[in-house]
Amino acid sequence: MAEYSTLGSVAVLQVNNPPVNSFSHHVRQALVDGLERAQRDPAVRSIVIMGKGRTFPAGADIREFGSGAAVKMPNLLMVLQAVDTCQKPVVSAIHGTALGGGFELALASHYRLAVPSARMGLPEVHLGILPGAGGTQRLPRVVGVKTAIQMITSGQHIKAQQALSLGIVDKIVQGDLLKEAVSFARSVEGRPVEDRRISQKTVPEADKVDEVVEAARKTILRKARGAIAPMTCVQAIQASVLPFEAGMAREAELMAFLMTSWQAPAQQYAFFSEREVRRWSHPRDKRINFKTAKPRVVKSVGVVGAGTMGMGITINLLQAGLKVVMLEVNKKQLDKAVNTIKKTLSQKSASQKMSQLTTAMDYSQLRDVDIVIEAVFENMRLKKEVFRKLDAVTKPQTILASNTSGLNIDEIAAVTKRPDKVVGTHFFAPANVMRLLENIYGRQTSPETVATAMQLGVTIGKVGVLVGNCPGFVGNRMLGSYTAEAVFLLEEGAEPQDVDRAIEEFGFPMGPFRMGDLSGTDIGWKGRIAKGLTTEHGPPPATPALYRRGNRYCPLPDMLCMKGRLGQKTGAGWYRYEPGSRTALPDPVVLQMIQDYRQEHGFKKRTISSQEIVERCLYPLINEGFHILDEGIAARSLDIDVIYLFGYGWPRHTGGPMYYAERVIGLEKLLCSLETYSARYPDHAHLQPSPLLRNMVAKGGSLAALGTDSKL
Ligand SMILES: CC(C)(COP(=O)(O)OP(=O)(O)OC[C@H]1O[C@@H](n2cnc3c(N)ncnc32)[C@H](O)[C@@H]1OP(=O)(O)O)[C@@H](O)C(=O)NCCC(=O)NCCSC(=O)C[C@@H](O)CCCCCCCCCCCCC(=O)O
Repeated sequence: MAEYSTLGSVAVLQVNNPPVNSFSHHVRQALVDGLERAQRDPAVRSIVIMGKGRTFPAGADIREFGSGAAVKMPNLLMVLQAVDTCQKPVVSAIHGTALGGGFELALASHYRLAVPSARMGLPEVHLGILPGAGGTQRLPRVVGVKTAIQMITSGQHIKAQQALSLGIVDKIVQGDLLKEAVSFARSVEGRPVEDRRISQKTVPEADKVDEVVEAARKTILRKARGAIAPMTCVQAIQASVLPFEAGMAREAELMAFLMTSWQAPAQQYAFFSEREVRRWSHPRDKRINFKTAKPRVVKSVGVVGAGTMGMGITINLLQAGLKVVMLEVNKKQLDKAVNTIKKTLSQKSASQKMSQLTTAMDYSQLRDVDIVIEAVFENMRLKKEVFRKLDAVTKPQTILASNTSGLNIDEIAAVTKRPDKVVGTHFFAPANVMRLLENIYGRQTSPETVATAMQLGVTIGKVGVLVGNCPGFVGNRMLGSYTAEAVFLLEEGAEPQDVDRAIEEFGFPMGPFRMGDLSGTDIGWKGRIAKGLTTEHGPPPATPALYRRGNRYCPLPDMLCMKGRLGQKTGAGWYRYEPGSRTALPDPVVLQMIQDYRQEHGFKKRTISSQEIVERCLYPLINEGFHILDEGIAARSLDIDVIYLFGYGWPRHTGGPMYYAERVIGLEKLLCSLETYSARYPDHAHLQPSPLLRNMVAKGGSLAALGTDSKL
C-alpha cells in the first residue's frame, strides 16, 4: 500500500510494500487514490512520494508479470501519468535503490531529492524487457541519448552524486529524508509545474540521435550475444526525439514485443532463481535445510595455497572484511601472491584490508581459524596430505573446506577425524570476480557445516549453490560431455573456430576451444593423466587409440598438449597468439594436425552446420543435468541453471540449460534429437537419453515440480 498523511500543506505518500516496495497492484491503486486525494484537498499544496523501510520503490512487481496482475488497472503507466500531470508539485524523495519503475516514478515527478547513499537505475534489460513506464522517453530528455543508451542497455545503477551531476536529481539531502523532503516541497509550493515536467522537454542534440545510435549499435549487438532486449531498448530510446505521446506509443509497442518474447520469462526466471538458491536443502536428508541448519560464526579463515585460486579466494575474503591466514610452503610464491593481492585490492582500502592478512609457512599458524579453505593442486594425494595436517593442527571445531573442482569429498573427509566438518567449496577462476560458489556436502557433512559454507558464500558476495558429491559435481560433470562432443566434431570435419563461432553465436562469451586456451589445455590433460586415460607420451600401452575403458575417446587434446601447445600462456594452443595478444588466430599447424589425424583414423571430413554443433555440444550437457537431477546430486533444476549462469557463461537470456531444455527446446524435441544422435553415434555414451528425461516425456510433468522448495 501507500500510506497517506499530511504535514501542514504537504501530502506525504509513503509506499509500504516490503521487502523492496515494488509496485504491486494494491500499491498502484493506493498511489492513484492518494494523488487524487491530495489534488482534491485545498489545504494540500505539494506532495512528497517516498518509500518506507529500506528503499524507494525498486520497480514493478516482477512476480506479477505474466499473471495478468501487471496490466490490472491502474497500471504503472497510469500512476506515472497522474504524477506527471498533477497540478501540485510532486517531489520524489529517494533512499535505498530507485530502480526500474521506481526510477521512472521519480522521473515523472516534478522534483527529485536523494540521500547520498541512494542509487538509481533502469535494470529492466536484465529481465529481458525495457523501462516501459516512460523510462526510455524521459531519461534521454534529461541526460541525452548517448548516456541514456549507456544506462539503459547496461542496466547499471548510478550513485546519487552522479545522478546530481547528470541533472537527474535536483538536490542531495543529508539527515532526515522526510523532514528535508517536506521542507523542500514547501519551498516549491505555488511554483508552476509545467516547466518541471520532463515529458514536456525535448531531447538535447536531437539532430545527432541517429548518429549516436549507429555508433552504439555494433558494440551493443556484440555485447548482447543473442539477447534481444538491449537493441530493443535502443530502438525505444531512439523514439525519444518524437513528441512525448508518440515516443510513449513506440515504447509500449516495443515493450509488448519483449514481454511476449521467450527471452523475458527466461531472464525473469534467472532473476528469481539467483535468489531461490538461498533456500537450499538436501533432496533426501531433511536435516540439511536452510530453515533449520544453523551456521557457525566465521571471523577468520585459513587459505592453503597461494596459487591463482588461493590468491583469488584470499582477495575475496579480505574484501568482505574477514581475517585471513594464507599458508604457502613456497616462499617465492607467497611473496608474489602478497604483492598481487596488494595491487588488486582497491587503493582506498588496501592498507586496512592488508592488515587483516597474515601469511604463514607453517601449518600450526592455522590453529585458531574458524574455517580453512584448501586451494592446492587438483591432486587427491596432495589434498589428503593437506587435510591430514589440517586435522592435526586446527581446533576441533574448525571446518575444513576443499576448493576441489571435482574430487571425491568423502575420500578427502575420510583422512580426518572430523568428516562431519569437511565440505567442498568450489570457487571459479578468477575467484575474486566470478560469483558462483558450488558448495558440496559429503556423506557425513553435518547440517551446521553445510550452513556455514553457504553463509560464508553470502558474506563474501557469492551466489552459493548446494550440491551433492560426485565426480565433477554438477558444473564440471556436465561440462565433460560438452567438451568431449566438441572434439568429436573436430574428428568429423569441424575446425576449432567453427565450433567456437557456433557456441558464441548461441550466446556463450567463449566457445570450448578459446576457453581451453584461456584456462590452459594442460589442466584437462593432467586430469586425464591422473585418471590413467593417457600418459605424457601418448596412450597407455596396449590401449586402442579411440577408446578408453569401453568409451569413445578422442586423443586430439592430448596430442595438442604433447606438442607443448598449452594455450595462451605458451602463445599457442588450439589457436596461435601473437606476442602480447589474446586474439585467437586459426593456426594452420593445428588444422594440419587435425587433418592428419582424420586421415590416420579413417574419418571422412564433412560440413557440419552450426545447428548441429550447438545441439551436439549442448544437448548431452543438458542430458547430464537430467542424470544429476535423477541421482539427487542437484535438488532442483534451478540449482543447475544458476551454476551454469554464474559459473560457465551460459547466456542469461535463455534462462540456463534446464530452463532452456524445457521451455525453449521442449523436452520431447530434446529427447527426439538425443535419440537421433545416439543412434548415429551409439558409442558416445553421453548421447543416450537419461531415464528421467524419457520418463518426463512419457508421463508429463515439469522440472520445477521435481524440486521441493521452489516457489517459481
Ligand atoms: C532492489 C534490489 C537491489 C534489492 O537487493 P537485495 O540484495 O537487498 O535484495 P534481494 O535482491 O534479495 O530482494 C529481496 C526480495 O525482494 C524480491 N524482489 C526484488 N525486487 C523485486 C521486484 N521488482 N518485484 C518483485 N520482487 C522483487 C526478491 O526476489 C527477494 O525475494 P525473496 O523472496 O527471495 O526474499 C534487488 O532486489 C533488485 O535489483 N531488484 C530488481 C529491481 C528491478 O529489476 N526493477 C525493475 C523491475 S521491472 C519494471 O520496473 C518495469 C517497468 O519499467 C515498467 C512496467 C510497466 C508496466 C506497464 C504496463 C504493463 C505492460 C506489461 C504487460 C505484462 C504482460 C503480463 O503480465 O501479462
